[in-house]
Amino acid sequence: MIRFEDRAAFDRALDRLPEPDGSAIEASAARQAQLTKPAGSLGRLEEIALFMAGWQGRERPRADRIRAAIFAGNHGVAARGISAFPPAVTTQMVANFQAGGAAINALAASCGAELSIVPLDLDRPTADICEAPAMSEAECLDALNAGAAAVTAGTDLLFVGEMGIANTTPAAALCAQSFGGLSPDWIGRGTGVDDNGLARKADAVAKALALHGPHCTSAFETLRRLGGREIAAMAGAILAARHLSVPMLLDGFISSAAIAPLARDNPAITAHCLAAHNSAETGHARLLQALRLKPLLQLDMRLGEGSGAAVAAQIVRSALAAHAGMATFAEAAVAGAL
Ligand SMILES: O=C(O)c1ccc[n+]([C@@H]2O[C@H](COP(=O)([O-])O)[C@@H](O)[C@H]2O)c1
Ligand SMILES: Cc1cc2nc[nH]c2cc1C
Repeated sequence: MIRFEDRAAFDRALDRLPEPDGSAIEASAARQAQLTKPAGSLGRLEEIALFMAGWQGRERPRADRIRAAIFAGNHGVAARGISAFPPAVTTQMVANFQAGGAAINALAASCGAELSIVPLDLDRPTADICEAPAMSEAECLDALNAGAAAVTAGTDLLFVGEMGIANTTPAAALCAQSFGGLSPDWIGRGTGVDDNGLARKADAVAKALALHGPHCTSAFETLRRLGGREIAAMAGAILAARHLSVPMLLDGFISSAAIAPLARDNPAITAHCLAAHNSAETGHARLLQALRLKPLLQLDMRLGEGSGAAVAAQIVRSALAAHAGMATFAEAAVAGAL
């Protein structure tokens, strides 16, 4: 298991990112070239198979052990009237996840993912990012380590998701801080906030950036000041997964925003990640471009909680089923290309 002892250990882990297994990719590509189909005809399914081969270190990658971790946190900035729902919904939805009644329960079961729910200090919201850093150094480290602890070596595919009323606001602040652009570029309606709520959100992001921007000199500090516990936990899980060579699916706007500060410091952080979908939340398309990720799906989803990743996991399963199960030209006695 990966654990970040202190902020410097996190910085080091981000600085020294392992690469995929090149020989497994080569072997997998050689097999792919022999399968009974015109070269390239399975499109992105072929890329996915090689991506999975590299991170799993196997010619025929598997999707037998899919794990999902959903992190939940509460946000001080919610008091500014920036969400269509009250903050109590975070805890209520965690109970719903635990009882099996949420979308992610149904979708994780459907793709064969083992689901873990990780509530993070829900009775203690982060500080309002317009007034103070969201978390202390110790709180941020705890959240990063809660994320890292959710990653198990040998997992074939991992996805992370989140639940946190108001978290599209810190997510927008993380994007603007990491990649620039005006705050309206990154601000959307989240759970369905009205025009007045949207204006309050733009104001909150602008205030947070003015207060913290000059101090955001590292990924850790940016997460600590502008993020939230569930956001830092996703960042910790993504970095830990990289060090355990576990391939990942990113879900929506908030889970993608969690690695924005990491990508600013080391753009290679996204190499073990597939973007599951392009969320309907404003800013997600721009964010995926900045992360240099091409979403697998565009379904106008904007739920969060890992839902888009669970649907995309079915695509990964299909890619691997074709790659592992198809006959070669020689096996099937089919003539190859002229
Ligand atoms: O995943 C997304 O792209 C997404 C887009 C909009 C909203 N959400 C979810 O809605 C909540 C945040 O929305 P809000 O309006 O409260 O900031 C949080 O629980 C997220 O899981 C998620
Ligand atoms: C009901 C509800 C479910 C959610 N799941 C993720 N974010 C959410 C936000 C709300 C409001």
